[in-house]
Amino acid sequence: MVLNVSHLTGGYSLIPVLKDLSFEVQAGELVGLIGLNGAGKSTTINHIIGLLTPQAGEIKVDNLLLAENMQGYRKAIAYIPETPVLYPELTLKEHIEMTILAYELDEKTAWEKAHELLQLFRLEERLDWFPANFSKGMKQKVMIVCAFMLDAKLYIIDEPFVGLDPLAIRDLLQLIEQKKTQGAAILMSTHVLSTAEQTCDRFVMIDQGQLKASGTLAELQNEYQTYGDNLADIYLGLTQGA
Ligand SMILES: Nc1ncnc2c1ncn2[C@@H]1O[C@H](COP(=O)(O)OP(=O)(O)OP(=O)(O)O)[C@@H](O)[C@H]1O
Repeated sequence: MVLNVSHLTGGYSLIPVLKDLSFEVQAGELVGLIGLNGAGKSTTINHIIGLLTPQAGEIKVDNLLLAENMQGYRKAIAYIPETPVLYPELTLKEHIEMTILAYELDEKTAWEKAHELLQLFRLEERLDWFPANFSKGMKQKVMIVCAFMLDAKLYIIDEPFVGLDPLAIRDLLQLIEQKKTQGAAILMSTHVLSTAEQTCDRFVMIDQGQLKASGTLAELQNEYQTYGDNLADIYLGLTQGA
């Protein structure tokens, strides 16, 4: 098990946003984290990446607890946020160098991977550019390059499909597939349920901070056939009692 969220209760203050949330992501698996606005997806992710501390329950990544092995836990995770977070004073090249330093990567191997990714996302000629000169999608691509240079055990990708062009979406999905084949676990939060339905192996559906359902599309279709066949109908049925 690469990610194990167990009875997680937590949020931003003493009033919990997440209530007794449990789910897992295994090696080689892409799991879609599905929920309406405000359901608690980002809060869940913020707990997993260690920005928030659980009020109850625990989170293990690669069998490590953040409190017991902060460095090991953090190094096991590659995170691509919904809104790109780049340093305005660093060039693209310096962002890559910083990733190499932070994750203690072998410089030669890491740069080889970086060049492949930069080429894929057509950023090869922009190594000396600063974030201020990048479009939103280009900033997202920089985050993708820095994350996919790593050999992380767990990839957390927050809403990747908004802001990327169709070519970049296709390339990202191929990268995800490669990482899965190499044994990485991937948790992806998205509202684009048609793409999630086609690409994810399993789904974790949350509503008001609680787990509503989880399983493969076939399992969900089987269990909630009264709501419909596709992921969107099932989710809406589950949350609104259609
Ligand atoms: N920084 C914060 N401080 C206090 N409450 C917050 C904060 N961020 C989010 N919340 C609350 O936590 C709840 C869950 O929000 P969260 O951002 O996790 O939802 P989400 O599922 O990611 O939504 P969206 O699809 O809109 O991104 C909401 O009620 C929200 O108001």
